[in-house]
Formats: sequence, C-alpha cells, structure tokens
Amino acid sequence: MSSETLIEIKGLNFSYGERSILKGIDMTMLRGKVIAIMGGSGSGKTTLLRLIGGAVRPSSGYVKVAGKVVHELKRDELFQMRRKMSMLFQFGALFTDLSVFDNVAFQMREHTDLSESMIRDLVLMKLQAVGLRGAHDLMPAQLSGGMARRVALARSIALDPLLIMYDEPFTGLDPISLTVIGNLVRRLTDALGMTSIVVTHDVQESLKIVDYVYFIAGGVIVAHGTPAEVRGSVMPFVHQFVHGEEDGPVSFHYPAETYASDLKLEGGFA
Ligand SMILES: Nc1ncnc2c1ncn2[C@@H]1O[C@H](COP(=O)(O)OP(=O)(O)OP(=O)(O)O)[C@@H](O)[C@H]1O
Repeated sequence: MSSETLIEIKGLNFSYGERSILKGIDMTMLRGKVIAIMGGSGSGKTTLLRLIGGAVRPSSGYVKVAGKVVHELKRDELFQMRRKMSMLFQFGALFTDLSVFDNVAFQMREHTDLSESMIRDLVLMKLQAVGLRGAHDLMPAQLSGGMARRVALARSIALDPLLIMYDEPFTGLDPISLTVIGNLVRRLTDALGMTSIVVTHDVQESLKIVDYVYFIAGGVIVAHGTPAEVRGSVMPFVHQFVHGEEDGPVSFHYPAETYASDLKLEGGFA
C-alpha cells in the first residue's frame, strides 16, 4: 500500500494567458508520504496545487490522482475527488462565528449522514489527534495562531482525505508552534495513511519531516531528492535554499526593466 502511486504528473504545462508558468513538470507522489515543493516566490507552486485539485486546466500534459486524469473528470466526478482532498492555506480561515467543535464538525454535517452522536465522537477524535480536545468549546478569537492552525488541521482531516495540500503551513508561527505543526503533519500522514504535499519556504523545518523534496524554478523542476540528498547537494540553487542566501540562482528581483530605463534616465531627458 505505502509504495502505491497516488499522484502522477506528466509533461504538465500551464499558462496564464500568454504567460507560461509551468513548463513540462513530471512528478510521482506515493501514498503515505510527505512531499515538499519549494521554489522562489512566483515560481508556480500554488498553481501546481490548483492543477492537482482541478481548479485550473493544464495547457498540455496531465495530473492523475488515484489513477484518474483530473482534467478529464466530469463535474460530479471532480466533486467526488475533491472530497478526498483537503487544501489548507496559511491561516486556515476558520469560521469565526463557530466554535472549535462546530468548525471541525462543519463538513461532516454538510457532506455525510452521520448522526450527531457519531459526529461528536469523530470531532473529539480529530481534536484529540491535534492535542486540542480540551479546547472544543472555544471560539476562534480565543485561540493562539498555532492553536488555530491545529484546529484547521483537525478540520482538514474531518472526512479522512487521501491527500492534504498545505500552502505555507508554517508562515507566521513562532519556532515552537512551527515544530508542533511540522510534527503533526508527519504524524497525521502516518497515522491516517494519507499523502501530504507541503508548499513551503521553510526549508529547515520541512527537511525534518518530509520524505521527498521538489525544487521548482522558472517553471521546471530543477532538483529533487530525499532530505539527505538535499542537505548534501552542491547544486547552487539547492544550496541557496538550504542556506537561506538572499541572492543566487533565485533572484531577489522580479524581472524588470533596467532601473535606469524605469527612472527614465536612459536616452536623455525630454
Ligand atoms: N489568476 C492569475 N492570473 C494571472 N497570473 C497569475 C494568476 N495567479 C498567479 N499568477 C502568476 O503566476 C505565477 C505563479 O504564481 P503562484 O501563486 O503559483 O506562485 P508561487 O510559487 O505559489 O508563489 P509564492 O511562493 O510567492 O506564493 C506568478 O508570477 C503569478 O503572478
């Protein structure tokens, strides 16, 4: 089971209008694994998650999830597949007017016919898994940032997904909460036999918990490997990331006109 492929991506191309974002991406992600996707700002990481979730269509190539080509699914099939995927954004966006309990129960009530007593048991189980069973009566405003992130995590596993995609799960957390969230991602993936994809800039934290890393730059995969391979890599790009250097193959600057021409210093003054 654990060496089964959950996601297969082949020759994936994607453009926003004329602007090519992903250029021939190939990836294989196995069940039960935690995979990190790293790359500079604007390199197309979030776009890749949206392609996996079927929110946008590739220009060519495909994403297969559990053996099915996502962009070929009919509307109701896509809907069903999305139920098996969870997408967790930076701030988790809890419903502010619902308690912790009701936030986690929300999708169970929406999408299943489970009785309230069954839902209660399941919600408490999910909250127990993130260490917050005791906080079930609190409102989101009463939670710390790290706790809110854990409730969002409990909510994202409410329907026992096959896949969770985390977009920048570590952003804005203090070092302790960051380790807590990282360890939870690992433990939940193992305990529930899910696959987790983590888009992150936090190299050090993610190398501690992931099985495999892909680096994206300029719309292509420029490096990939296990955390040990990544740490030992002498590739300038990987080195820049692992050692947090500001400039290198990944440029600090968004492509721009020369400064001089932007400031109209070229070609004389009118
Ligand atoms: N709806 C859109 N229409 C046009 N261009 C878009 C749209 N969404 C994103 N882009 C562009 O596509 C590129 C890739 O964006 P994406 O959000 O996938 O990058 P990212 O790697 O997740 O970046 P970051 O790490 O900064 O979040 C960016 O240059 C962005 O400006």
